[in-house]
Amino acid sequence: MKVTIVGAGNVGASCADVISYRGIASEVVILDIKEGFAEGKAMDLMQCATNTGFNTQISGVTNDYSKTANSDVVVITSGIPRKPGMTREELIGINAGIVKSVVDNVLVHSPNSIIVVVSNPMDTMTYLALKATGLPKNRIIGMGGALDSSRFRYYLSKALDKPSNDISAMVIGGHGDTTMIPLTRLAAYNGIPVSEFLSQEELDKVAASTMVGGATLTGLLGTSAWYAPGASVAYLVDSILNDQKKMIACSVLLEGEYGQNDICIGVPCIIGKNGVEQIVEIKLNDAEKASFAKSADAVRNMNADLQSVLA
Ligand SMILES: NC(=O)c1ccc[n+]([C@@H]2O[C@H](COP(=O)([O-])OP(=O)(O)OC[C@H]3O[C@@H](n4cnc5c(N)ncnc54)[C@H](O)[C@@H]3O)[C@@H](O)[C@H]2O)c1
Ligand SMILES: O=C(O)C[C@H](O)C(=O)O
Repeated sequence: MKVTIVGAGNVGASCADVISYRGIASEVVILDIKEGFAEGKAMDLMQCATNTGFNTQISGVTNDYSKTANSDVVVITSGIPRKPGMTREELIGINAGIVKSVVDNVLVHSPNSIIVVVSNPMDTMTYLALKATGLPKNRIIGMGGALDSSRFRYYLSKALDKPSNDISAMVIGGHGDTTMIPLTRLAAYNGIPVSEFLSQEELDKVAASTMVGGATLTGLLGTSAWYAPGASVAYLVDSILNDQKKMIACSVLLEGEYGQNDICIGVPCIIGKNGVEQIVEIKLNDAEKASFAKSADAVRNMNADLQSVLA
């Protein structure tokens, strides 16, 4: 199985690292526009093989899409990350042009690939990729919910003082500081609602920390995070390539689900060899429905800014 990662920066390289280390794909091609950069990242990663014991073949190329031919999955991590104090939405001006040119190039050589969009603002870039390519909605998947949900589980694990892997929890809605919806009502510690252990005030604090999880890291690191994003992309790619049918919150085109149309936004999806195999419609309570509608309005407003790049 072959995976191409466009953008050999922090997230792209971290994703290649996890994919190879965990043997998720037999071949990974990393492509970047910066001369020699992807080649260097690929060489450095391949020199891990003997000490970590993987067999994935990783290669790097400078803007040569012919080397990406016949990829099963293409991950788009090209584009600028935010700096402290910025929102993800502020990246649209530069990243929209990059994502549009990348999807056009990718499809020339891998017409049957499933595309995973990571570049921010991710929901808007996913919508752009879908509209620019005209691909069926199951083949364009925005990664954000997997990361936000893992951050939610991290903050719950800290509040509960229990291991993250004993906690199940999901974030839906937009991948933005104010648009994420951590579903605290449905979060559970080994099957028991977390509300049995945490007060409403503690749960609200966890939800608030989750929503600004990316901004917190950007403030600490000076650029946005990469280890958890890379691992979250690899988790999603694993479910596609190995047809695991995991339920993962992903940004996908809604056509009536959750009362929304013509936007890409995070909802629970079954992810398998065909990409998005099912959108799972869970029953939200009135407050969650209102939050989802508000989040969708904000995500929809951003799509209006794509007119010039889609023209
Ligand atoms: N969806 C998410 O959950 C999530 C998580 C983390 C980061 N991100 C986003 O992912 C993107 C990448 O973040 P990063 O930290 O890896 O940034 P980075 O700056 O480390 O890497 C980006 C890479 O893209 C390359 N690039 C730029 N234009 C290109 C083009 N036209 N073709 C090929 N490569 C090109 C750059 O040369 C650079 O190496 C950002 O937009 C960031 O906001 C999203
Ligand atoms: O915070 C960011 O800008 C990057 C990414 O979307 C994240 O959540 O880590």
